Amino acid sequence: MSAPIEDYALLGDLQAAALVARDGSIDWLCLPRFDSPACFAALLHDAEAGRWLLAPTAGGPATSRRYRGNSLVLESHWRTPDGEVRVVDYMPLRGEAADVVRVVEGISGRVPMRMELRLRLDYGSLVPWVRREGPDLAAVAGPDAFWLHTPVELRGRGLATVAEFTVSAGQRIPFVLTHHPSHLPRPEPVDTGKALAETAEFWESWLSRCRYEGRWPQEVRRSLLLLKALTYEPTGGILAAATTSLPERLGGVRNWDYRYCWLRDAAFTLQALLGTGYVEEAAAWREWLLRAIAGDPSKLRIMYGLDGTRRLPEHTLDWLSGYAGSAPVRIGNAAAGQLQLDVWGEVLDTLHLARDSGLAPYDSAWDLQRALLDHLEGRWRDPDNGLWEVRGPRRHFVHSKVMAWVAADRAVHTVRRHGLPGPVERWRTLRGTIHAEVCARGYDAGRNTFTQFYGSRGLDAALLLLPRVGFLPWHDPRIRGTVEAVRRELSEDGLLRRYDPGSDGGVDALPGGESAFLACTFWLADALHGIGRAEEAEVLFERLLALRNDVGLLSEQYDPRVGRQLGNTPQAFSLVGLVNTARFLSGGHIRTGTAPRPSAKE
Ligand SMILES: OC[C@H]1O[C@H](O[C@H]2O[C@H](CO)[C@@H](O)[C@H](O)[C@H]2O)[C@H](O)[C@@H](O)[C@@H]1O
Repeated sequence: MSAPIEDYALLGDLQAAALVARDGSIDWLCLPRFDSPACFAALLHDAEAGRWLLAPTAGGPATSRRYRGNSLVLESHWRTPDGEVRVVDYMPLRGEAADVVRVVEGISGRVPMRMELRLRLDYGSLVPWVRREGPDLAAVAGPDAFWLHTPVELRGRGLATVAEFTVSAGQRIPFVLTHHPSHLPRPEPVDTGKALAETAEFWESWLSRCRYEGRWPQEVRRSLLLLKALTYEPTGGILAAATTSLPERLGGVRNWDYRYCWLRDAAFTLQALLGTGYVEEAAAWREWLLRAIAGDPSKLRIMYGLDGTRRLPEHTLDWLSGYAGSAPVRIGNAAAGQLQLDVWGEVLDTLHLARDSGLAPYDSAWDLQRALLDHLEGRWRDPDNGLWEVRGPRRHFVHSKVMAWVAADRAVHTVRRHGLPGPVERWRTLRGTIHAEVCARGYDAGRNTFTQFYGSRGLDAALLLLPRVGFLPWHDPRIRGTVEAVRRELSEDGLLRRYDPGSDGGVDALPGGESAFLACTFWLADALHGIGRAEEAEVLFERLLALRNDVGLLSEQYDPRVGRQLGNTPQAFSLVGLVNTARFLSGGHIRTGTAPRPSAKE
């Protein structure tokens, strides 16, 4: 039986991430990178697909958990009939190798403990060769080698390594799992005391740069830390989420791999980071972007691998039964080959915001923006797959066209404000043409709402973004009408779905449904605030905050019928939504903390 998604806490070292359940089991870990094959995949099957349990023998969930201060050092605390014990879990920042450190700390009494390490490489399909080297355990399979280092006596049982021991008050018992390429010699074992101090200090110091001063400081800080943990430090790439194939509905087939860098999701993340003072991250992402999309702008992909890899072929892993039986489990993502026109607008908007937020100009960045806009100028009239990556026929999605308008608008603004060279009159005309077409073909006057695509009956939560990007002001009656219609037609128990998969004869060509989309529900709170319904916005925001798990994680979706988080976790989209709404409702600007909104009249 799978643990609820909200049972998981995240560990990370800016190159990989682990998910730890409340019962002390690490059920998800991919090494050496976020997108490597998992060595623990119990999350998507059962213990046989690999996991690492460290908990009181009595079992059961931790009595309480928390992250230490502003860090990703996790403390799980059990109160048992024999006494109290704490397990401290963290991943030290990457040195020579990747490590996961688990330290058992006795608080009171004498608590019997149990450890079970079940390494299964290649997503649960491969049992490594295991041997003892002195007191340590070595495991090898193909390119991967692991070491388990601990003072506790280890034994083999079945195809797992186990230990049974007792921890007394004041005792500290470390377990260190180290991964390294199997052709290289064993790295030096990590010094757990020093690594703990350095890891905690790194996260604290990163967070000390946060400039958010609004009403929800703890919630915003924790979300920012989790967003930072989704950054692949060696390249500056930003992931959409740390997992693959957590289902959008229990038992459903809408299970996708999110361990890649979507330009859209990264742009949203950057907007949240820029708005809270993190300009350096924008610089690193700009470098990543310039490398990833270097070459012909017509070859822009909507997502890339962590290092800019273009092809992410989608496969199913048929030996895994899926989270709570939700199959298939997929790796790779076929959406990588789609046309999603909004991505041009999101990239250009983010580079524009970065410049306005004080990021030092960079000539080739402006050359790139011009080339992207030139290409978009010739393509914006094409139908596309839209920001929701529908797998049905391409359509003229209103949000995609509006983001093409954004691309032209930001280019005009940049020339005016920063004096950069460009055919500003041509871009102004382009902007006006797109605006007029969207208002004529994407707006249904009879229902007083913009529509999902030209001529559609369906609506789309992404329409809530129109006033945010400056396409029309909040007070425009068409915007008020759209906010009301979207809320009325797409709400599920007060939370918002992205769209109705059944409308217009099935827009996404996928079977089954999905749950409420958390990012869209944050957009609804913003929209209510924007149209002057501040109290309703705040009630909705507080409800969303209450959906976070005990350590602040939010996945992609939430099913109010079963009261559970669903979809990949932690998801950048949702965390970005939280940060931006907290800023907006605290009186900040919805787009950045620093830049004035460009005016459509410029
Ligand atoms: O709805 C079908 C699509 O679902 C996934 O896409 C969603 O996640 C992306 C990453 O967060 C996000 O950028 C996109 O807007 C979402 O719709 C999946 O990745 C797609 O393959 C799938 O077609």
